[in-house]
Amino acid sequence: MTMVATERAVTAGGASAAELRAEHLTVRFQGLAAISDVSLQVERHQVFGLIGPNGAGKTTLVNCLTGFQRPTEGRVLAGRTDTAGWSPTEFRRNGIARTFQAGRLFTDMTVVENAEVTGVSLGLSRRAARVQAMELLDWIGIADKADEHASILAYTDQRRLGIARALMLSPAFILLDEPAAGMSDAECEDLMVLVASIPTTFICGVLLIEHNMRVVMGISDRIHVLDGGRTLAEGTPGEIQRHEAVMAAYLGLEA
Ligand SMILES: Nc1ncnc2c1ncn2[C@@H]1O[C@H](COP(=O)(O)OP(=O)(O)OP(=O)(O)O)[C@@H](O)[C@H]1O
Repeated sequence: MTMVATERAVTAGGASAAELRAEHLTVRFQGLAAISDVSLQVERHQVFGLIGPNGAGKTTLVNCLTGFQRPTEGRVLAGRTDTAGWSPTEFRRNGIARTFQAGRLFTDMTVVENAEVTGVSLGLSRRAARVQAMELLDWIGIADKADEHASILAYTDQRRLGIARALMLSPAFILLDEPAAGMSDAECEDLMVLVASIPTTFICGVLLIEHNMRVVMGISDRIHVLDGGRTLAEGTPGEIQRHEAVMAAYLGLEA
């Protein structure tokens, strides 16, 4: 896999930023702040956990970091480059990939075509895209379903395919919005072993939104906690677990 990852890094070209940074981001919807003055930095060798109760602003923040939402205030930097005005496609071309809570798959295509089409749209030949797509399906454990229609995939496999697709063309960062939602404990454990390996296998930083505290504490290098759109805390898993305000925000959620 290391050799394959290196080859991809060469083809990816633009995916070279060492960090993805949010600086003082605020997003208001009709005057209501979904996030307020949030700053964080994801590094390329890290799994960076983003947690917070429902409605805390996690998806809004990820939308800003991938071009799906323009911040009302603040800015997003890819390395030293200000991303102001970039479309989602420009984020993708510059090595910032994401998955969605709902799969957003092409249901009239096969599983492998779903991954392949991302590679082709970003400039790979069909053949090269097929090779990468198959490698990624194999890595994430659904290669045996490559020729099935995406529409008949189990929900949990749709989520796996979403990750494989986002990893096409070796992004520098991948933002995963609740990748294990709906999975059993065993499936979740298996997926998280893979997610934890992404920084070293693909030289790709991971921002992980995940509600399962055990998982997020287990694989994150750093964790940022949002509550009501504001930063409540940031630190190592150990620091977050000892943080009184964080534990108070979660009281009852993990019972
Ligand atoms: N397009 C929008 N228009 C208006 N309000 C929005 C919009 N998107 C999000 N919000 C509001 O912004 C706040 C933050 O929502 P967001 O989805 O970012 O939270 P979240 O932490 O991802 O929640 P969850 O864990 O439930 O997915 C919520 O109050 C939500 O209702």
